[in-house]
Formats: sequence, structure tokens, C-alpha cells
Amino acid sequence: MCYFYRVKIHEKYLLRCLQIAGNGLGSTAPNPMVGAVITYNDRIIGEGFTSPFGGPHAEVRAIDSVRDKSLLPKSTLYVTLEPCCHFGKTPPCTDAILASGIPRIVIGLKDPHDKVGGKGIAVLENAGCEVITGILKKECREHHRRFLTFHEKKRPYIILKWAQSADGYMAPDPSVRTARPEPYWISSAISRQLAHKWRSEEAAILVGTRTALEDNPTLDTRLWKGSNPLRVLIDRKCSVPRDYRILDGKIKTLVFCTEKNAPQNTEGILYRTVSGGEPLIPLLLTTLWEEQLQSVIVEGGAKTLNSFLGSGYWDEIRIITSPVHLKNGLVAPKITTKPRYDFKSGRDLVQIFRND
Ligand SMILES: NC(=O)C1=CN([C@@H]2O[C@H](COP(=O)(O)OP(=O)(O)OC[C@H]3O[C@@H](n4cnc5c(N)ncnc54)[C@H](OP(=O)(O)O)[C@@H]3O)[C@@H](O)[C@H]2O)C=CC1
Ligand SMILES: Nc1c(N[C@@H]2O[C@H](COP(=O)(O)O)[C@@H](O)[C@H]2O)[nH]c(=O)[nH]c1=O
Ligand SMILES: [Zn+2]
Repeated sequence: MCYFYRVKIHEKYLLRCLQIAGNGLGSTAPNPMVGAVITYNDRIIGEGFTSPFGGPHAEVRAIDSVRDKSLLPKSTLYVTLEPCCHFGKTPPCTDAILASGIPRIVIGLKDPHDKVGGKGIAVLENAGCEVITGILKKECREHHRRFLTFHEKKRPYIILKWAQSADGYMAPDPSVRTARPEPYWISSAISRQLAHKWRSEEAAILVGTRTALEDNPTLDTRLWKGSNPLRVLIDRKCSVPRDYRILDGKIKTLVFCTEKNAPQNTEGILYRTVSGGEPLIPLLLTTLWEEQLQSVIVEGGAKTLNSFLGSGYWDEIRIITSPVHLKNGLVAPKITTKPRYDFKSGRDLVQIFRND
């Protein structure tokens, strides 16, 4: 069979791997959301994606799903990321692959994890398997971008998100707001549901001090089915009252404050001290990395978003623009690059920007 035709076949099945791998979004971390497909005679005979953390990995689920196991020694395994070769919560996937007798493995990307990093490929090759790598590399990098950023840059993947009016404001003039702290909704109900879906896909959600004080936000996923991200609050002086929702302890919350203001940790609320003098963002990101948080969605306010933008610490921006005009208020951050893509969410326009 000609080389190019074979590459096309490999691409076709790796695309299917990527399609099913997305089912793991928001549930597999700290494991990557891998997709695996097994083919025999150009026909899919098994499929699997990574289980929620602690459960079997994609390769093992794909092998388990094959009805006629006698076909395995004549089949090909496709997988978006190099199979693991170390014991975590589950045994190495390379053991399961070798035990199954699968002779050919097509891998999208080498795993940057310290414990893998090419060792999985070496184990398979040393056992006599044919290993083909580098197919659909760009697409696999895109799919595994949270996991790759976490391991390669030693920080979480950062998404900046905000809603703005058609004339570029994130909040109206304070005179328009209620005395009680609560969010001022600019985006439509359907976009707010979308924002909760986005929250469910990330490991952490972060807001600045004034947002916590002025909105008293919950920062959960109540409008979507999925897990709540860990909440992160920047509050150097510990000025947010203890009876505010973000400090209710119902969702694990990290509060960044200066040492002299740090109260005792309580169940669900963990204080992380930062020195007053140093730039906060790099310290904060290192702490999130140490906490094994692979992604964070920053939901404002303007000052917080601008501090991420200004220091270059962002990977993705999601702006929801409503057709409503506020005329004045809190100015939203300004982006000079072009969006990667956009779409309508009800009456709102959603724009997605990327930092690469
Ligand atoms: N439309 C939308 O999508 C959203 C709108 N909002 C609105 O935005 C408003 C709040 O925004 P804004 O006033 O800009 O305030 P922020 O919520 O961004 O909080 C700013 C404060 O947080 C602390 N902080 C943030 N980043 C850093 C940093 N890098 N280093 C040190 N401290 C930091 C500082 O507190 P300190 O100086 O006290 O130490 C700073 O003054 C609210 O009215 C809210 O309703 C909020 C979120 C989303
Ligand atoms: N105003 C505004 C947003 N505001 C963000 O949502 C937070 C409130 O979250 P919750 O308390 O969980 O409902 C708020 O503090 C701010 O971070 N989000 C949007 O999608 N659209 C909007 O118009
Ligand atoms: Zn594995």
C-alpha cells in the first residue's frame, strides 16, 4: 500500500480518536483525556476514551471493548497520546497492549509527562511492536492543550473570559447597580448557560477582589451538568466578608492573601500567602501547578483580566458581546489580535482568541 494512502488511513482513525476523546473533558484530570480506536482490516472493532480519574485509561477500555479478542494480534491501535508505562491509579497501558498482542500502534503525540516522555514508545518497540508517531500532531496538540501546557510550561492552561456590552463595558456605572452585591448581567440567559458549561470543563475558576465584593458570586456549574471547578480568589487584604458565597466552603476554594492577613484554613477554604512585593500572577500560577490544576478560567474583573493580559499569561480569551449599550461604566480589556473564530449564542456574539 502506498505511503500517502496509509497516512490518510491513520489520520482517519486518529480523527475518530480525537472525536471520542472529548468525552473526557473536565473529568479525567490530572490524567489526559485520551481517545483510542482499534481497527482490523480497515474496520473499527474497539473504542475507548479515558475514564473519570482513577478508572481505566482509553487504551485499556478500547481493548476491553473488542468482542473477538482473537483479532487483536492482527489489528492496529490508534491513540492520541503515547501510552503510559508507569503505575498510577491503574497499571501501565503498555502492559495491557503487549498482553493483547496488538502488533501496530499509531500514536498522535509523545507524552511530555516526566514519567512517560518516550518511555512508553520504547517499551512497545523493544517488545517488537511497530510504532508509528507524529500523525495529526497539530490536531492532537490542540486537543491535549491543557495537559501539554501544564507539563511543558509548569502552569495551568489559562482562559480569560468576560462579557461586555456592544460599546465595550464590563459593568455599568455603580449608580445603576443595586445596593446588594450581585452580578450585573450583560450576556443573555443562553450565554450564561454556556459559561457554566465552560466552567465545568476547567479545573479552576478565578476572580479578583472587587468582583467578589461587588458580585458576591457563586462560581459553580448550577446551569450545566458537570463538576464544579475549584474556586480561586485574589484577596490580598482578606477584605471579602466571611459570609460571602465564595467563602461558604461548599466548593474547595484557594484564597491568595498576604501573610499578615492570612486566617486559619478551614474545611474547604485554603489560604495561600504571597509576599506583598512580588508580582502575584507568576506565584499564583506556580501554586495552581503545585495543586495539580491543569487549567483555570479567569472570570474577571477588568483589573484582574488586564493583569493576566499585561503579563502575557494567557492561552485563550473568550469574549461574549451583547448587543446592549451601557454608554459608560467599567471598560472591558482591549484585544488587538483577530479572533480565531466566532459564533452566535442567542443574541450575543462569542469570540475566541488564541495566544499562538
Ligand atoms: N462582565 C463580566 O464578565 C464581569 C464583570 N465584572 C465586574 O467587574 C467589576 C470588578 O472589576 P474590577 O473593579 O476591575 O476589579 P477586580 O475584580 O479585577 O479586582 C481587582 C482587585 O483584585 C486584586 N488583584 C487582581 N489582580 C491582581 C494582581 N495581579 N496582583 C495583585 N492584586 C490583584 C487587587 O486588589 P487589591 O488592590 O485590593 O489588593 C485589585 O484591586 C465588578 O463590578 C463586576 O461586576 C466582573 C467579572 C466579570
Ligand atoms: N456579568 C456577567 C458575568 N459575570 C461573571 O459571573 C460571575 C457570577 O457568577 P455566579 O454567581 O456563579 O452566577 C461574576 O462574578 C462574574 O465573574 N458573566 C457572564 O457570563 N455574563 C455577564 O453578564
Ligand atoms: Zn495509560
